[in-house]
Amino acid sequence: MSELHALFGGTFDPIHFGHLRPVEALAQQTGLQRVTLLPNNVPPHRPQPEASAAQRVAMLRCAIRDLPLFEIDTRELERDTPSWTVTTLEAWRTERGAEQPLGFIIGQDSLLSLSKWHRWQDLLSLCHLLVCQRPGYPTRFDSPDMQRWLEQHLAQDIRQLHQQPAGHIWLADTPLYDISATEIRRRRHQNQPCDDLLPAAVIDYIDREGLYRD
Ligand SMILES: Nc1ncnc2c1ncn2[C@@H]1O[C@H](COP(=O)(O)OP(=O)(O)OP(=O)(O)O)[C@@H](O)[C@H]1O
Ligand SMILES: O=C(O)c1ccc[n+]([C@@H]2O[C@H](COP(=O)([O-])O)[C@@H](O)[C@H]2O)c1
Repeated sequence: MSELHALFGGTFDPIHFGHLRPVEALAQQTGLQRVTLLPNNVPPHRPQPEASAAQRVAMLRCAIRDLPLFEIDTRELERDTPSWTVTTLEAWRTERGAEQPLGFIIGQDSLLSLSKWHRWQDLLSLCHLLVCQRPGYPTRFDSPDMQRWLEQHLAQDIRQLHQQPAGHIWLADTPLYDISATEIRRRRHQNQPCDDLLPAAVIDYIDREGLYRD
């Protein structure tokens, strides 16, 4: 069986340390060698991004310049339909086969809203869900049905992520970063610094492009 690979989808408007650092810790814990950043084009369930798709990809490139763990896949930017994760995962499986162990990385906030995702019940037949902690979000579902579903699928052992292609949920013990892209955009619009929230190379790009200014 081939090596565990993971996709990390997001709007990344812009990418920040709350994306990068927990995922680096997750990779260390689970033995993940490669993470593919998957910027979305038409994000489901949220307003359109402020930066263009090309700008969001350029910011990803700046962010990962010195981080060999990461690569970028722009397939969701090539469709102008909503970026349903289940559709992207199906396309990935068509290309790479059903056997490769595949993770889809999300933060705790995304896990809690999973029951609103398009065909969410099909996700675990296509991937494992690798969940990073995020401060400010409960660790349990409100819904007893969702909590039961979570507990039924929790991986007992990291080896399950490597030995099976899909089907498990891994709640990673990742460092907490109280950072959101919303807060970065807000600070920029108010001319406040955000040096501690995202890589310097991304800030330089944002400055050059005049992004997130009124
Ligand atoms: N600080 C964080 N800690 C852990 N996970 C995070 C953090 N920020 C974002 N994520 C996760 O990264 C993925 C992509 O997030 P996204 O690009 O929407 O960033 P965001 O900061 O939440 O953006 P926004 O504030 O615009 O909603 C989601 O699965 C989200 O849960
Ligand atoms: O497929 C869905 O219905 C769905 C609903 C919400 C979010 N997602 C995906 O989850 C990832 C994080 O989304 P976001 O909006 O927090 O940036 C990104 O890859 C989205 O395309 C997917």
